[in-house]
Amino acid sequence: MSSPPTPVRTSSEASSDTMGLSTTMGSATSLATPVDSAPTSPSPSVLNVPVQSKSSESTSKPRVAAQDRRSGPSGHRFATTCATVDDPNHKDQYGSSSTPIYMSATFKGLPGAEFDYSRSGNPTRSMLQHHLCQLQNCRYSFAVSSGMACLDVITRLLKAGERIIAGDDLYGGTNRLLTYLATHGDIKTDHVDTTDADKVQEILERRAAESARGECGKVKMVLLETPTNPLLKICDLERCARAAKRFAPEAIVVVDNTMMSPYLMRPLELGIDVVYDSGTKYLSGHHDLMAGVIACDREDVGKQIAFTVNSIGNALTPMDSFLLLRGIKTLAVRMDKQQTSSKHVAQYLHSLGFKVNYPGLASHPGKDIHDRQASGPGAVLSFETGDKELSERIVGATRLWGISVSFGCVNSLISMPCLMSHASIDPKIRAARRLPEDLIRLCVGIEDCRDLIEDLEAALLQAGAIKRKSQLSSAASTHTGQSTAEGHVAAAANFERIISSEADEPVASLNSGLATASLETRGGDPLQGLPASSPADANSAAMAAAAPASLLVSAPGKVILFGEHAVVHGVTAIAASVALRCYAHVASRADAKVSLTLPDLGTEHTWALDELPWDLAPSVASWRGVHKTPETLNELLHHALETLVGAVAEESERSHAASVAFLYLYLCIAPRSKATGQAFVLRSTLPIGAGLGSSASLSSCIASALLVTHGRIAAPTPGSVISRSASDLINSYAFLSEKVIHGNPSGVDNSVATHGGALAFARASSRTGRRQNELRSLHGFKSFRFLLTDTRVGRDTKSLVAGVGAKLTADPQGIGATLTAIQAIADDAENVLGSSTSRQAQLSSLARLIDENHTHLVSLGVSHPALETIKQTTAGAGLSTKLTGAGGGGCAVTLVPDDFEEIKLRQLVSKLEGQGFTCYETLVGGPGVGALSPHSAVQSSNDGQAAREALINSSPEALTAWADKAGAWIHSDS
Ligand SMILES: Nc1ncnc2c1ncn2[C@@H]1O[C@H](COP(=O)(O)OP(=O)(O)OP(=O)(O)O)[C@@H](O)[C@H]1O
Ligand SMILES: C[C@@](O)(CCO)CC(=O)[O-]
Repeated sequence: MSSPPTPVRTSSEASSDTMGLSTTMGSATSLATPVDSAPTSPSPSVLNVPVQSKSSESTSKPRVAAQDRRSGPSGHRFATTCATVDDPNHKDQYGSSSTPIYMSATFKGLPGAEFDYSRSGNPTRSMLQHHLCQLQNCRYSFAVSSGMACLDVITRLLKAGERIIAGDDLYGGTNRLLTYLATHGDIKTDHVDTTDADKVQEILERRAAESARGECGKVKMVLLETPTNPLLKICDLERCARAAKRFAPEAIVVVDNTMMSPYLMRPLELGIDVVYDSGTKYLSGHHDLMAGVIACDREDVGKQIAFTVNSIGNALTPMDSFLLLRGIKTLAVRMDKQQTSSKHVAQYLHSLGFKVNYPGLASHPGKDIHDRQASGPGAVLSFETGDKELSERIVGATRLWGISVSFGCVNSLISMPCLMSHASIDPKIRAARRLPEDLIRLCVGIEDCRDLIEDLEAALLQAGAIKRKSQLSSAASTHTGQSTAEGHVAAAANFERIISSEADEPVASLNSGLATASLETRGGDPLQGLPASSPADANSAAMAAAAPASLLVSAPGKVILFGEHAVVHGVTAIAASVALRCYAHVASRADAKVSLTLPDLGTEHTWALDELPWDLAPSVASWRGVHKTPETLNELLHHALETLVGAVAEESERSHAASVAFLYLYLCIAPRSKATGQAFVLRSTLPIGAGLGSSASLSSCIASALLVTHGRIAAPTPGSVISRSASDLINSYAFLSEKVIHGNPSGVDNSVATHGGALAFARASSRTGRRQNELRSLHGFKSFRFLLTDTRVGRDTKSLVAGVGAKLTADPQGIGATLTAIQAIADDAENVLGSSTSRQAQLSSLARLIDENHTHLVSLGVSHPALETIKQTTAGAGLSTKLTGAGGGGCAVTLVPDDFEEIKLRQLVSKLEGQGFTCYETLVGGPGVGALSPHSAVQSSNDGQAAREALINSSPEALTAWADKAGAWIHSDS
């Protein structure tokens, strides 16, 4: 960098005005303002060169290619203007090729000189502003300290009580400032979808009428952005500006043009009043400065902005002005390269089947409008994976793409807006504005595009978002030898997307350890209604056609013998099914409604199919192939359903959670195109929320009822079994429903409810390094007798699990040691059960382990005085007891040795019941999920109406007895 030359003084330099305001330029129209004609009132801080004035006929001109755009008084093409920094009225005295940096706060001289104080005017900044006027074909340009500073300056044009209309897909910082203005300045913003010009017109019209009636302040600003960040939606600037001029003629229409830069779009030419850019992005291009630039052509507005910038003192520093000026010289050349690469990257991701948001893709819904107002799609794109955790893995796995907020840099960047640039927006608002939590934003730089695609591909593979197609098909066209970016895009054909939200691998491993493809569980592509194209698809289509209209299913509850809570953190749990079960009945409805009856909770919901948020349901476009289920909850869908359920009825938290879980699975499984009316009844003979897995049992019932009636798994036939792959699929969905109800389930409860029997279960966990879930069937368990005692103390599994999680975070060593001890207990128990030692030795070992495990649960803080009372009472009878399930109340489990006298057991039960508890003697290890045979009398008569009535009206005992006699049950094969 050259040392700052002595500032030049020319005869054209005007003297400072008496108010200390901008003296940089003299009048708005001529730089060569003579000293004696210098303005005495605040003058705009603009370059007063006679730039080519904005022509009115340019308003609706078709966009010319960016390279062909002419700008500046010389009428050169844009790239030439970018590189040619020249202000004839500020010639350097030494003829320096680069603009000198005037690192001077003050300037000596007579009052009225052009420069006196750098806040008001600085020659380096003046040069920059002059250059910006040339590029944007405008008379007023201001360089300030950041993009947000631009908005701060512009919004100061408004007074308290006036209103703003802005988009609903805005940069988080913009959103934050608008919220601040509403709370601190009584300047309220209506957020509307500005990508729908009708909506903009509607709100303008409504506010105009309301303000005429004195019900609200006038709309004084319409703030637009296109393409929006990060969803790349397109706003029709000309239509919105026209609507604003018609219904709010006093409003200034403002555009944030950062995504495009003046190279690709010049909104002033489209009838916009004020444009601003974050200069930190494309204008500078190197992420080595912060700046914002404002452009306008209206004298009234220009003067006010000049006044504001000078008054608040946020004009750009000389050093940053120099850097920005230097960056702008290469704007066109950088943008061309970045945009070309972006097109390839977008095409690459698109061809892998991701939902890509980029106006350069033919499929982009706003492409026509965008092409009319801009001359290129730019270099920012975003895509969705369907799974937030998958997105995090992808972002984390890239090497060349820097994880960073912001964009416009020569280096490529990757980010997750919901965690980064848009994190300041309340998650609920993000959800309401349909900003996908899994969205990944890519800001393409100037690197070799082949390297960028290769790096992205490696990350997608590593994260499990794509997989290589079979060797046979990919061998023909591997990357080797691909020497062009187009070649790299074409080579995407070697890969196929693993739909992350329906990922087979994690889900299959999560709940079964199996990743099986089964004809019985092939999903076809039900939502898309695509024609069956393979034998498997034909099979699934046949299954869908044969799906029964009515069905009764059931699944057992569970008792955890060892390892509850610890299992959430990767420790093995030993659990078994109990005889108490949940039931689900489904029948068709004649109308286009889905109803849900929860007799245990006294709730009934009915939703019209049309009112369900189908657009948020996970895409099943790739359900042809190995069956897949979403692994992680889609927060948007979850939130939308919470709102939908909450809006319909005031109900208990229990019923709310169950209803949301039901709808969540409904929207994941039922095909939109073929959804018809259905009536569901869900019923439990298990005590609810007592630690016996009622939520998992219910979840398993919902999943199986939906999967069978929507043709995703084969309908039960007499003499058949529910195959392992079908029960794996049920289990995967049951786990999702568990997530809705219970936050962070380990998966043990739904695995027992679905597969039945007794099992050792350990989930994949970074704490233990276990990469896949493990599930082992345990034999020899069935013969043990247990007494379950319900404290009848209500508690919430979700918060108990969260409490242990918090303890582990606060004290990883102490709680880690407890978890290790519980793992040792589970290992011992598994060994004891599998050993050939005497029955007596087995029983006494199990009793000791039960006591030990309870002690650890106490130290995890999940016991309850009522549980301790039960423990004492049973210890009085010589028996070992521990809490089971989440604790905090709920149930205790007592091991009853074979030789424990019946009379003593009766006495113990009556003592416990005398203490206010409820006892259940139960056998463990019974079958998992089951469906009543279609040939049973109840099932075949009257669309299963009898079953529906039994579920609604019977007592738990009567329901169990009725179900046992209702007909043959077809159970899982597990
Ligand atoms: N019959 C039912 N009707 C409606 N909702 C039910 C029913 N059974 C269970 N649920 C849902 O499951 C929730 C209970 O789940 P929670 O995990 O708290 O207890 P649990 O599954 O019985 O015990 P644990 O998880 O400790 O084994 C209820 O709040 C409700 O949302
Ligand atoms: C407390 C817990 O371990 C068992 C709840 O039945 C939670 C879980 O494993 O999901």
